[in-house]
Amino acid sequence: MAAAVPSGYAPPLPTTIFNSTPGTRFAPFTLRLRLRPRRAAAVPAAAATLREVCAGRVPDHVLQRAEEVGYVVPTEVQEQSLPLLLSGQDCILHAQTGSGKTLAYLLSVFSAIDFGRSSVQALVVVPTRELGIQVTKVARILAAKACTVMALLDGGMLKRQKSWVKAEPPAIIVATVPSLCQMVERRAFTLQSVRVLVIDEVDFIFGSSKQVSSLRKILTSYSAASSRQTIFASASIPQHNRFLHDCVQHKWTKSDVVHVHVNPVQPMPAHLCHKYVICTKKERLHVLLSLLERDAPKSAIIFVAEQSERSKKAGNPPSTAVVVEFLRSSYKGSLDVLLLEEDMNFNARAASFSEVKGKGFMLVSTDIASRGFDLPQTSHIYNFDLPKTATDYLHRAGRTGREPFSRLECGVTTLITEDEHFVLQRFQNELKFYCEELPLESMFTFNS
Ligand SMILES: Nc1ncnc2c1ncn2[C@@H]1O[C@H](COP(=O)(O)OP(=O)(O)OP(=O)(O)O)[C@@H](O)[C@H]1O
Repeated sequence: MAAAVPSGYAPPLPTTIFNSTPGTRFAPFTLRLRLRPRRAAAVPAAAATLREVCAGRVPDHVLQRAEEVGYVVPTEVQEQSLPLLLSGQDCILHAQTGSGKTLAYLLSVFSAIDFGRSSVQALVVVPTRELGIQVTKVARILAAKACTVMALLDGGMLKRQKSWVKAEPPAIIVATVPSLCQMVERRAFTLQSVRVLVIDEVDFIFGSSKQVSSLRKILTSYSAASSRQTIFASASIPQHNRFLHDCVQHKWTKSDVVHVHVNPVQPMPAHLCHKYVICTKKERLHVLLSLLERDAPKSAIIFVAEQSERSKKAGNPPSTAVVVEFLRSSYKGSLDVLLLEEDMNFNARAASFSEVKGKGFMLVSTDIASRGFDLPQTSHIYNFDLPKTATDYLHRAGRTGREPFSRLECGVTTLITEDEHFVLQRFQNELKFYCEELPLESMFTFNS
């Protein structure tokens, strides 16, 4: 990720707001952090409403739209971060999947822009086209035509996008890194007047070797940290203390950047129910089918590993295609079996993505669907292949149980070989969740 902090470097210490869990002892490095008692429930009895938290900062018409779509009471991360965000403070929003970070940063965007000006005033950078579509949708709902929100996402036509920018200059742009850089380098617009810069899923973008140098340009060359508010968001920011220092050292943010860390000791949402089945690779498809029959999910995402270069060269079909084909011929339930993966062309990706909206689906996907996807009807996640890291497990699992105030149990089931068991145990230790074994014998009673 970012460069090491040289010894002797002593930036003003950024603040961490740290919401602790009662009874937990903290490691020494956290001692300098300001601890705040955790509230007993996500919504305290006398919680302020979103309107009260945002009063005088966010335009009334935006708050009205927020209420109309059901955003009335702030979630925990919104409650903690909005007073800081709305005062213009640079922030790192670090909170569980599905905790409502998007609305928190969008309200900050709406509090900062001048609706009468026709220049790019806010920029939200996202890692995938699909997440961009979602964020654009929420921003457009809140804007209600009071300003233009433009999506510059991979797969768009550069020429067409350039003429749109001219015809209707956007106040807010939601963009993927390559599309944004292409437009800026071709001088379709400048980012000098950006007042708020948001980088969503920041650890993912920094972790991508293809995107990191462009991201650094967005942070330092296209506009200056001193003249804008910078907001980073993610459910996982590995080595966050180091990241905080890098933010200051590399001038990605101002020196008083604040780290808002909600539920630091429990990164995994508590209402997810984790299970695993040990089986051989050959048994996996049939075990998956049995699980689908017994769980009868409302909607599900089945995560499958990306095909390796070696397997591509050997001419093997990707595992995603194998799983889709198997389910289309064997699954007798009512859900549509859909496919989403990086290698699909953008039209096919768009078709799959629009089909998962609104009705029951069974989406077979690579990790492309693991970041930011907000499909609240997803009741079950299946890891057909074990994720590579605990962070990947966290983000995949976080695609379910996304209704902030619902405590309904949602399921995450992982299929592993005997040899992979210790890896799953490592994830459990790191993310502090319990995973129950489903005996293989119990799987096949449905198929006999
Ligand atoms: N105050 C609120 N009241 C009710 N629902 C909310 C509120 N804030 C957000 N939501 C809903 O909660 C869901 C999750 O929000 P969001 O997508 O912002 O989560 P996130 O923190 O960005 O998650 P991830 O880290 O997985 O991207 C969305 O469906 C959103 O509409």
